[in-house]
Amino acid sequence: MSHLQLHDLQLAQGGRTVLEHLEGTFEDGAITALIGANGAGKSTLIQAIMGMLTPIAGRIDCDIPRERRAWLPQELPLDLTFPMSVEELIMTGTWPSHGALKGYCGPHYRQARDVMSRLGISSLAHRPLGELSGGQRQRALLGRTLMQEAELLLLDEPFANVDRETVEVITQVLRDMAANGTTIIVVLHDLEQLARLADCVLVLADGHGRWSTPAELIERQHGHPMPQTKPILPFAFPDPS
Ligand SMILES: Nc1ncnc2c1ncn2[C@@H]1O[C@H](COP(=O)(O)OP(=O)(O)OP(=O)(O)O)[C@@H](O)[C@H]1O
Repeated sequence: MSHLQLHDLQLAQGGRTVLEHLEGTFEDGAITALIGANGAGKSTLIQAIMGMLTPIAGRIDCDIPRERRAWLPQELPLDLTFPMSVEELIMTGTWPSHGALKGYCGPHYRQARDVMSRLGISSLAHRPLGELSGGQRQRALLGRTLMQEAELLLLDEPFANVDRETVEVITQVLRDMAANGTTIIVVLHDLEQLARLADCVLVLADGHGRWSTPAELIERQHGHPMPQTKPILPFAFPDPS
């Protein structure tokens, strides 16, 4: 089953076509890695899927309501001088469906406690965001999407500048979300993380998209089935044929 499909999609930025003839089905509960060189159009596609950019041709079929779509950009969407605690940030995940002004009730606080426990940040509940490490902040931001009960989650380089333990925690949480049916699309550059996390891969290159699998990607990259070291995708490949 799929709640998200691309049909002959063409997207432009500033009047210039960035991607065209993009086709594909994002299976429910699958984690798709989105890869491509700088400027290949990864953010452009994410913006379109989030409904922030209108296609110039083709269409995106997505029957997941806006309030269940979450985006974790790489640039921190937060003013760290704003006096907000981890718990308060996580509670804002209720805003898209519950509204920002209604206040919270008991079940919201219980859910937030569960979310923080899953992410290993319970002891940070009352810590101001400005006092968190990069990894702690990333866990809190992911906690907000759990609170939102996102059915579609897009993440841009969630493992950039985070510690090893946070990588493990985020990987497990994303796997659990996928197992519960969430459609996950994640921009990745690290081949080892891609191999551990992704079920399929959408490669953007030269204005086109090509579907692949982690195994195929690794084989093409190395000429053998599994990576021996921790390679970073150089994006000299693959050709989109
Ligand atoms: N607001 C904009 N106006 C004009 N051109 C834009 C705009 N945003 C992006 N572009 C151009 O669109 C193309 C795709 O950009 P996009 O940000 O989608 O790439 P990306 O794959 O996400 O790159 P990166 O890995 O560097 O984040 C690039 O050539 C970029 O210069």
